[in-house]
This record gives sequence, structure tokens and C-alpha cells, in this order.
Amino acid sequence: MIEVYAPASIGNFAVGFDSLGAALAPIDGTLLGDIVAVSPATRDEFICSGEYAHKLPSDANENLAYQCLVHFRTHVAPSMPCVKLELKKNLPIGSGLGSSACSVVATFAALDQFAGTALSQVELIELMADFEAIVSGGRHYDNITPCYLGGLQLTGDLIPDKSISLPVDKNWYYVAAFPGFSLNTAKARSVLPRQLSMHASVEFAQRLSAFSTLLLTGRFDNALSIMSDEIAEPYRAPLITGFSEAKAALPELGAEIVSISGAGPTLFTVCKTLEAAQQCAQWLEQNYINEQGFCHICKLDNAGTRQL
Ligand SMILES: Nc1ncnc2c1ncn2[C@@H]1O[C@H](COP(=O)(O)OP(=O)(O)O)[C@@H](O)[C@H]1O
Ligand SMILES: N[C@@H](CCOP(=O)(O)O)C(=O)O
Repeated sequence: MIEVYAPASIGNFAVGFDSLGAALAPIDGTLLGDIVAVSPATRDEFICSGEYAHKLPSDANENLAYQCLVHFRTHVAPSMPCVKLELKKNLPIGSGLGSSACSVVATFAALDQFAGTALSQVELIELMADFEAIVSGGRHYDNITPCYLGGLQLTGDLIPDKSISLPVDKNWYYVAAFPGFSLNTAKARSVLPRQLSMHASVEFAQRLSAFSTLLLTGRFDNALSIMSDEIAEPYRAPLITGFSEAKAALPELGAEIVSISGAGPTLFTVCKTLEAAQQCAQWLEQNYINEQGFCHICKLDNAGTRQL
């Protein structure tokens, strides 16, 4: 049997709409992501289990992981022996934690290993992005590549091999708080403006290029000082109950940055110390999340998708 884990991710990472994303590893060791197990079988079988399985359509044909299996068998490895594929759905749907990307990445990575197809990194990333595009209302790599490769990834079609890994300050902590309700990514994309002004376009280009260069040259505090989302956050914040209050309160507790993870409603902070991260997590637990929500203090997951 092959069992593959794929981590949750923060799309956009505030400065890089559709172009920057980071994989998350809770410091308490929680595996915050989906797991796909593939084993030989007499006919193709699909099982969806895990905490959030009941939130997905009961028809396997509507489950991305099963769709990936059908595509893989038809277009990539027609002679692959029959398999039992189990998706352990551990990430909430429509959370802003790259849930759909997680299932897609784990499934293709597991099938590639099981079938011995040895697809190249770029082939796999393109295949994964095709499926992410089906549900999210736009082709973007900022969940796919961090989830697959780990770390912080500057990513897109213009980028050689689709992705470049960026360094971050080893002292940074990330608090990710899922409030316990869903926000569909396609819906959260539909509220964005169709066009940007010349001023906004130039500023976006400056911010992302400066942020990346500052990280690459180890000027982490300078990078933090320009880490903000002027593209999506202003339009999405009104869709997320409690976000504006959290954005106002958390800097006083030590958050350097407060922004939306992916399309939301998960919120993330960057903190420079564990104490600040703990203070933010406590506030978020008391004021942002409901009974279905959760909050994790994280580092980046530098391993990305891996066999367990
Ligand atoms: N295995 C899966 N994981 C996540 N979403 C799935 C899966 N299979 C099908 N879906 C559907 O894809 C959509 C994902 O919604 P989206 O808001 O893009 O989630 P996320 O932002 O968490 O990736 C939902 O309609 C969900 O029912
Ligand atoms: N760049 C995308 C990221 C969506 O992430 P998700 O975790 O909400 O699916 C966007 O901002 O729409």
C-alpha cells in the first residue's frame, strides 16, 4: 500500500494573489492535511473517510479524488492494475486552507508512485492545476505547488518549472484560524474586480517583486513591512464575519501581519515569537472561531507532499 500525506496551504500569502503560497505544519505535530491510500484491488474502488468526508458529495463521481483516479487511469496509466483508493478528508471544505488542492495533490502523487509512472514535476503540477481549476473558478497554482513541494512558493505559468522556493525567517510563526463556516472559493473570486487600474497593477508588481527579493536577500523585517493584500482582501473581508475585528485586535497582541488565507474564511497571522503567536491563538479561539472551527500555531511545512 502507498499512503501519501499532503499539507494545508495559505494561498496568496497576502502579497501574491494567485502567485504565492505556503504549506503549513502545526507545531504540535497535527497532520493538517489530506491523506490518500492506494492499494491493489480486484476492481477500482473509492472510499472517502475522515472528519470532513460527510461534507463532500456522496456520489464518488463528484469527488475530486475519484475524478483524478478516473483521469489518471484513462489518460496517464491505462495499464495500471485496479486499485482501492481511500481519501482521508481531514481538511474542511471551502476553508481557505487549500482543501481541494490537498485532495488533488495527494491523489496524483499517490497514483504516480503506485503506478511507477514517474511523471516529471512540471507534468504533475500541470495535471494538479487542471483539477484545481475545475472547482475554484480560476487556474492558479498557489495552493498546488506549496502543497506539493512544501515551503513558500512563488508560482505560476511564467515561472520556470512553475515554481520558485523562497526563504522565510526561521523565527516566524503562523497562526491559522478556521472560524468554522465555509466560503466557496469560486464565490470569493466572483466578488473581485475584473480589472485593475494602472496604479494598482504597478503597485502589485512592485510589492510582490520587492517582497520576493527582500526574502531572497535575508531582509525579512523589510519584507514584513510591505506584506499586505491590496488586491483581494478589501473585497473579501466583508464576506468573513469577525475578520475586521480580528485584524484590528491582533497587532496589539504581537501579530506582525493579519490577512486572509486563500479565499478565506481562514485568517492567518505572522508573528515573530512563540509568545505572540500563543496570544493571538488565544484571542482567535475566544473571539473568531465557533464550535466547528480550529486554530493552529504553525511553522512552514518544508517537506510538502510525502509518503507516510
Ligand atoms: N476531495 C475534495 N476536496 C475538497 N473539495 C471537493 C472534493 N471533491 C469535490 N469537492 C468540491 O469542490 C468544491 C471545493 O470548494 P472550494 O471552495 O474550492 O474549497 P477549498 O477552498 O477548501 O479548496 C466544493 O464544492 C466541494 O464539494
Ligand atoms: N489564490 C486563490 C487561493 C484560493 O485558496 P483556497 O484555499 O480558498 O481555495 C484565491 O485567492 O482565490
